[in-house]
Amino acid sequence: MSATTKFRVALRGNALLTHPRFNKGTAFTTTERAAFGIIGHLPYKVNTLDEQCDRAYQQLQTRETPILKNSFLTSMKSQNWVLYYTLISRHLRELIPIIYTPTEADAIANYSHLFRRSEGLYLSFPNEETMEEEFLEQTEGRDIDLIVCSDAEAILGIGDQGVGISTAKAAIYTLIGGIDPSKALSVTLDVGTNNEDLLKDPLYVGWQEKRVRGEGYDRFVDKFVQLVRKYYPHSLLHFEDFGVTNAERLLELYKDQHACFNDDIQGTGAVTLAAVMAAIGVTKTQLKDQRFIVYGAGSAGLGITRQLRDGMVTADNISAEEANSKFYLIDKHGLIKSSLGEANIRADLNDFVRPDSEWEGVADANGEVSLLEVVKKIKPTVLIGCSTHAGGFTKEVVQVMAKGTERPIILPLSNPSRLVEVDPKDANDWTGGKALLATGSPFPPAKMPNGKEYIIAECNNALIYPGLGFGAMLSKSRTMSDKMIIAGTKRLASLSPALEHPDNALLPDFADSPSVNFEVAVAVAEQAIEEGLAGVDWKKEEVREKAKEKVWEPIYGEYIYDKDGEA
Ligand SMILES: NC(=O)C1=CN([C@@H]2O[C@H](COP(=O)(O)OP(=O)(O)OC[C@H]3O[C@@H](n4cnc5c(N)ncnc54)[C@H](O)[C@@H]3O)[C@@H](O)[C@H]2O)C=CC1
Ligand SMILES: CC(=O)C(=O)O
Ligand SMILES: [Mg+2]
Repeated sequence: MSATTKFRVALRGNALLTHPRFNKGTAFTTTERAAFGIIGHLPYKVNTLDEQCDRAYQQLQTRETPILKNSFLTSMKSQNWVLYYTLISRHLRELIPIIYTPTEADAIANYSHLFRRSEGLYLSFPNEETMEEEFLEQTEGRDIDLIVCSDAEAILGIGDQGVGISTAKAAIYTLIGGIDPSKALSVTLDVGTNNEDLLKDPLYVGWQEKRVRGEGYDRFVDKFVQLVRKYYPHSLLHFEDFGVTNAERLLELYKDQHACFNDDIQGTGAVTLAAVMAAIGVTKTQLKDQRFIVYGAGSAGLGITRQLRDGMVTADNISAEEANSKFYLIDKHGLIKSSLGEANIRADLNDFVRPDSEWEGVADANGEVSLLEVVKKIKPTVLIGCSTHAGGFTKEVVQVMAKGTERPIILPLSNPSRLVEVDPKDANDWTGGKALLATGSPFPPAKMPNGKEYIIAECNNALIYPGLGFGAMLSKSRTMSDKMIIAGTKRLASLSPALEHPDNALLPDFADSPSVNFEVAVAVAEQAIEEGLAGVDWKKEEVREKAKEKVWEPIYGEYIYDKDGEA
């Protein structure tokens, strides 16, 4: 969209001023005010978008805490999309932590108490019968490219919240990925909650019953997915923060039917592979030379392990079996090894179960092997945390690791910040500045022994999923293939500042995330065309230009009243 884009709009008066897509507030021109019957609805002065941004930023600064800023911005999003996205784009590094992790975790945990206005589509289990009507009510006549859904069972690291997250993830798609917000739909699949606090809370706004499991859950989710397939066959369906028992299962079930993407599995896997590729560029080693510990074998742990494994098979030309042997997964019962038994090992982890014979004499009285023991024995080169266990990487763990490898690669990825497995400042200090670090939420730089600042890269799936999604949507791909994800990952890794100097951050700064994700999108769409998966008839060489045309920018267009126009 450009400044001269003209829109034929059918809304008048309050209907126009309360529509976040079309509302310009005091930026409506005098001609528009007359044409849309809003002269008397607005104070006299016509403001520019710059002036509106300055005012909004000043107002934001009067909100003293991150959660108050988050509420202010949430309200602004429901009033005026152009202003909201412009304001945040101008202060990206400052405001992403407000609308995303870590602050969004608190906003979601307090969703029912902060609730002012609904956003997106709420599909609640008791209304299953009328799901199609509700879906159509919200979507009819809309051209939707992206659907972000969540059943909110495993929100960030804060567990079951009943409702939340999909709106924040959708906003990131627009901010960083350039997706037109009018083409995105965020969906809450409310199947109850097992969070006892929410079940007791008189203000809870969701369906206040225990989570539906089994056949009823599958039927409900399937009904939703089939509606997506029926009405928006070319859309991308993004799954976010589903519980570990459903995340991988649903992806497997639907990935061949529709372009589906599980962010916690695939997005996290991709961004972590990019961070590790950057780190081994510093250590001048290959993926197959690494010994990986993945601490927390849930959705993110599985996705990271598989993506690293697949990356290794492709880059280093070794067998999947050999690549699998480089991984040591640790969960609540310690190392995932055969004697834990089927009850404690999900089937999707089977490739990575260590044989008990390796651990004779190391296990404790319960037969469990702790993180520290694994670190001592295998001398890992890479330690990844996605456990939600705050402080799980103790000083001893980090220091023992640092004895066994010259530049320990330590990625404590749990969100929000308070759940990080180790504060990167501590990991830096305990290793004398040798650790190569990245975290899931933003952290301040650490000090290297030479006095230089070491920028802690934010290894968060938001650095890549908007680009992966945009690439899939742009190319109208029928599926999000593994090769498309690898192509995006390699492009991200190629943009790592650490390639220029080993003391630089492992991944690009979030302030650069829009251009980084644009590059990712181009790589993904090119790959979709190469694989014959794209639903467009252009050539790879045209992708960049097509992508530029498709990027949504928050700019006010010029409105012309037309009773048959958009509404
Ligand atoms: N940086 C990023 O981009 C991302 C970060 N994450 C973070 O990773 C964490 C996990 O997320 P999911 O995998 O979606 O959750 P999940 O619930 O699927 O997995 C967590 C796993 O950690 C295990 N765990 C819990 N306590 C543990 C302990 N003391 N020791 C070892 N394992 C333990 C659980 O049993 C579970 O298997 C969350 O904090 C989430 O915010 C998730 C996705 C992306
Ligand atoms: C970043 C993200 O997806 C998570 O923490 O769950
Ligand atoms: Mg997530």
